Amino acid sequence: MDQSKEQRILNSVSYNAVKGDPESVLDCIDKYCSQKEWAMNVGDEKGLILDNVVKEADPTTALELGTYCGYSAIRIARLLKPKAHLFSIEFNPEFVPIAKEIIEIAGLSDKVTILEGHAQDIIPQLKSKYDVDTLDFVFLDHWKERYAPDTILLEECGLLRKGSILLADNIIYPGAPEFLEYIRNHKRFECTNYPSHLEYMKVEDAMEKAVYLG
Ligand SMILES: Nc1ncc2ncn(CCCCCNC(=O)c3cc(-c4ccc(F)cc4)cc(O)c3O)c2n1
Ligand SMILES: [Mg+2]
Repeated sequence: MDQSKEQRILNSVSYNAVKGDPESVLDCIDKYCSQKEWAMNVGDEKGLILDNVVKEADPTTALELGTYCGYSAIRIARLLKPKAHLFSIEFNPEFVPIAKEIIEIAGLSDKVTILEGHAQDIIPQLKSKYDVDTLDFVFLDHWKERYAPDTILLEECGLLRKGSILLADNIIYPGAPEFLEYIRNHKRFECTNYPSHLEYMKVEDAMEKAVYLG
């Protein structure tokens, strides 16, 4: 059976990246996806916005919704302080082993736990099953129509604290209109918009940061 695009991305990383060097893994994926096959990684331009928000949050416990090939998990985990940890949720069973392998090549397996399943099923288990207290940073990059309901779920599960920072990808393209409506009209969130471009394209996109006011 011929390989998937995600397997070809893993092959490229495995062959070209420097083992244990997250930057070289990121560069390899960005090169492959801008020159060979487009893929829905957050990419280098929006990746810089992600980097800056992660640095601002300096999270001890971080959550990512939508792992895909692990690109943004590597961007986040490479910036985490020694005892900090990233939980990343992915429901597609094909992507989980590929993301695990790419994160391993980056040398960040100790800092990232990939949880297989739907965010709405795993979020309610984070405290009891994964010993999470509250989340300092959340990156939303899964189904766009799940951004709002899963944000509500995070709040209902007591996973947000005063100052928790959420960052959402694809606000313009593919777009997350319900989320934008919800988060900007919810008085307990302070929002900031970061205009950018769709990964590897000249198409407009944006990220939205929302700080939970408690
Ligand atoms: N509930 C739950 N829980 C856990 C989960 N894990 C995965 N999923 C499902 C996630 C499915 C992929 C989500 N990401 C995107 O759809 C996405 C798309 C584009 C894009 C596409 C085509 C274009 F022409 C242009 C742009 C670009 C992006 O940057 C994107 O992030 C989950 N769902
Ligand atoms: Mg995205």
